[in-house]
Amino acid sequence: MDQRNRPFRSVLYIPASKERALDKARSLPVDAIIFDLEDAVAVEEKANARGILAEALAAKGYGARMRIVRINGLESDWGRADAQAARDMGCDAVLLPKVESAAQVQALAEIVGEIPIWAMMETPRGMLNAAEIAAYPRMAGFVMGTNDLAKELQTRFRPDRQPLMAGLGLCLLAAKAEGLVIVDGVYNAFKDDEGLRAECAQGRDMGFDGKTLIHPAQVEIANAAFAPTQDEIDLARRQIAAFEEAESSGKGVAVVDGRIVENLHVATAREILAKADAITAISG
Ligand SMILES: CC(C)(COP(=O)(O)OP(=O)(O)OC[C@H]1O[C@@H](n2cnc3c(N)ncnc32)[C@H](O)[C@@H]1OP(=O)(O)O)[C@@H](O)C(=O)NCCC(=O)NCCSC(=O)C[C@H](O)C(=O)O
Ligand SMILES: [Mg+2]
Repeated sequence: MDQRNRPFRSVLYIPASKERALDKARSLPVDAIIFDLEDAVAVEEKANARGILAEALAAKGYGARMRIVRINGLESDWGRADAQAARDMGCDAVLLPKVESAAQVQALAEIVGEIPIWAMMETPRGMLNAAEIAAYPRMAGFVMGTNDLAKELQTRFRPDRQPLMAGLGLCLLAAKAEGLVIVDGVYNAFKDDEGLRAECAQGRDMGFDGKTLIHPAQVEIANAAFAPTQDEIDLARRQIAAFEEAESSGKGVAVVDGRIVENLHVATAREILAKADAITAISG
């Protein structure tokens, strides 16, 4: 499926070493999966995890869910072997952690060939170089690594995420400028539904396409938060109809619910309807 026609509401990390979780994901209503060879896999399990993941992907069963493999950094003991293995696994994208420059992405591109590349954005230098990383021709998506970013910035956790806002904003600007997908960081307290709901709402308001998740219990909340609501769908339809009627009488502006509707609002309305259709398609 073309990435532009996919929803990315829920993007679930699965440690590649956990066979039970790899199997469970085949039945979870997630839009994308990040099969993790990096931080979720213990050092002594790294090589084994690669084999387990290759077998799980060969066995198929992930349906329309986008399959993204997160490798270890290329400078690590495992990164190059991970990249070579990912190239042959039948995944939809390879995710490089702690990206700080376009040159690092180029080094990965030389190993994985035509497979689309995604970048973990999670260091101060990565934030500062977000524009050049996003502009790399093979770059397809950004994933915010808010745990690593908080560590590097030495911030304290705040529910409003104020200390992370500069970095999140820089990455959003860079991703949107290049038409990339961008998904928000994880919410660590996976039993705190209210906290997750609030952080998803904030991420949706900021313009993220979805949220990365660490536990199946988080999926439903993210799917709801990043999908257009029925009110948004109804409004989009009414805006398009009103604008088309205005245009047919030679006007460039319509009014719906006391607000103006111009070309740009119609473009947004069409995007909302396209996203709703994409969600219906993947759910079916
Ligand atoms: C957080 C967990 C360690 C909790 O695991 P566990 O105690 O086993 O949870 P449950 O008993 O509640 O699990 C219930 C069932 O769900 C399956 N499960 C659990 N997690 C997942 C998952 N992520 N994907 C698929 N399935 C999952 C269990 O197998 C149980 O199944 P069953 O027995 O059949 O009922 C655990 O959830 C976990 O390991 N989560 C992933 C952690 C992870 O990937 N971390 C790394 C990514 S976060 C990160 O690095 C972000 C970034 O880089 C940054 O810097 O911010
Ligand atoms: Mg990280």
